[in-house]
Amino acid sequence: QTGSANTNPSDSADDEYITNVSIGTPAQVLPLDFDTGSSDLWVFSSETPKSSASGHVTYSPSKSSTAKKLSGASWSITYGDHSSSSGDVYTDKVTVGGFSVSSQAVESATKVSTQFVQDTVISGLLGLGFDVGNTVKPRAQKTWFSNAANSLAQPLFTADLKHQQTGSYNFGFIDTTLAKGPIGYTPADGSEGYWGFTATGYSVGGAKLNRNSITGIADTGTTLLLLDDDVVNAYYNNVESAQYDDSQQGVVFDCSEDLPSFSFGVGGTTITIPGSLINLTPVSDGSSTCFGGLQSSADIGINIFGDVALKAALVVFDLGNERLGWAQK
Ligand SMILES: CC1CCN(C(=N)N)CC1
Ligand SMILES: CC1CCN(C(=N)N)CC1
Repeated sequence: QTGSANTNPSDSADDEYITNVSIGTPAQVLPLDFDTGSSDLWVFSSETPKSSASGHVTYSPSKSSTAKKLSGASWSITYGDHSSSSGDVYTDKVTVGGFSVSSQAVESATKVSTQFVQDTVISGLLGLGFDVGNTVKPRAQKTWFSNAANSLAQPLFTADLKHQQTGSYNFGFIDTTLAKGPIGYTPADGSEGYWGFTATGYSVGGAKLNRNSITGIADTGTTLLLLDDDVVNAYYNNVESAQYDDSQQGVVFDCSEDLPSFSFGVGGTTITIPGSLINLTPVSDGSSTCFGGLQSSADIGINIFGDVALKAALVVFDLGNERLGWAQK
């Protein structure tokens, strides 16, 4: 068995990617942010304060004949951007791209932080990280993919995120026609709950790859490519107008700049992010100053290959073989 779901950028800056998920009986369809950097499936619900839920699609377990309260269970999560949410837990049927898990832990939000209240294009997150990262207490719950894995044709999923176009999350199969190049595989480290891996080197503007390895995570839930300062500086030293903008909390440059590409080696292949994908968006509507898609990871303490990097590739998240596959597209 397999599943295939379309995913769409949330706005003109590809800030997030939105995927519709069916929960309960009859189906309640919620737009969720699929996040390989976390391991909770949580939703805005009938239990979310009305003022916070305004503008969001919500899940009502009381309207689902297959919903069951998971007695005594609670959850609480804080994300990299200091956003947070918490609540209680139900189990219900959850269908993604036509594949159903009959008893999935659906974490209902009784509290959400302002970032989520304001982010009305999503009704929650679907974590695609490793189960060790799940926050439900007293007993951690499995992710939707973990529950699905044994019934899928292959215990893997792929992410095909695109710039300002519809992409896909495929479950149980690899559609190699989505890629231009071969798939390079490298071991994945799931011990922290993320999809950790090591790139063997990098280069700017099509130069030969160096041998400075970069260890980080493949993260669909982070917008940017966040790397060490020495890598960030090596890149922006090639961008004449680049400067750090305190108010923007990042490197900005003239939108008219012709940005160099950024390449990294992984699994014996090379992934090249075209410069166009690194020109993310004007700092404000109509501004001629643009915000960089490559920024520093210094204050996070972990390198993150977020959507800016993922948009250049077809990425295989292979749980069965504990490996990540990257193919140029
Ligand atoms: C290490 C951090 C990466 C960003 N996050 C995420 N995608 N959920 C939070 C954890
Ligand atoms: C990984 C998550 C970070 C927090 N999010 C947000 N503020 N909209 C969603 C993605």
